Amino acid sequence: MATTYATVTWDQLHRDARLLAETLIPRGPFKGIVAVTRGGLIPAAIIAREIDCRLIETVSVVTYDEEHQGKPQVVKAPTAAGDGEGFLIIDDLVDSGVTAQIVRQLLPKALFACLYAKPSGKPLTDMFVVEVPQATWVLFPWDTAPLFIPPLARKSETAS
Ligand SMILES: O=P(O)(O)OC[C@H]1O[C@H](OP(=O)(O)OP(=O)(O)O)[C@H](O)[C@@H]1O
Ligand SMILES: Nc1nc2[nH]cnc2c(=O)[nH]1
Ligand SMILES: [Mg+2]
Repeated sequence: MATTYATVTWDQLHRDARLLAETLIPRGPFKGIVAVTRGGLIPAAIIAREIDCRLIETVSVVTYDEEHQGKPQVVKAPTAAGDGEGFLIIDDLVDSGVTAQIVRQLLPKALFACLYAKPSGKPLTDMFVVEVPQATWVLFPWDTAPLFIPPLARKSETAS
């Protein structure tokens, strides 16, 4: 199936993170947040501000690493979060669900929330904001840059 792209702007990301924070408030208070690096760092910072949480731990899982023959590696464990009781895990998105599955195994008592969820990863989340089709690649603001596009009237000039 052909890949399509969904571009998320900074404004949209901020709005979606605030929406998630709103739904998280009744599930708290939380002892702390575990941000899944790197994609979960900015969503976690926005949510931490909204829910007034100052304790932030991180976990890092490398899933697509040829050196380790595709076997996921936990390169930073979320030690300060114990078994996850009272903690909130934040990532930007779930796709296959592999990252979420590993993080949940490390923190079985934590709540897992993310901004965007594809169908395969959706069952691994407790909460998300927007569902995205499996074949759609989400382009985050940190993945993209504004690009000059020539005016339509000059298109034939540039093509020739
Ligand atoms: O559900 P999955 O198939 O595991 O994919 C989801 C994960 O993939 C991306 O992280 P990535 O591993 O690309 O690293 P990054 O956050 O450092 O960019 C994204 O930030 C999620 O953490
Ligand atoms: N940026 C980005 N990273 C991913 N990692 C797994 N799926 C995705 C996706 O859709 N977008
Ligand atoms: Mg990630």
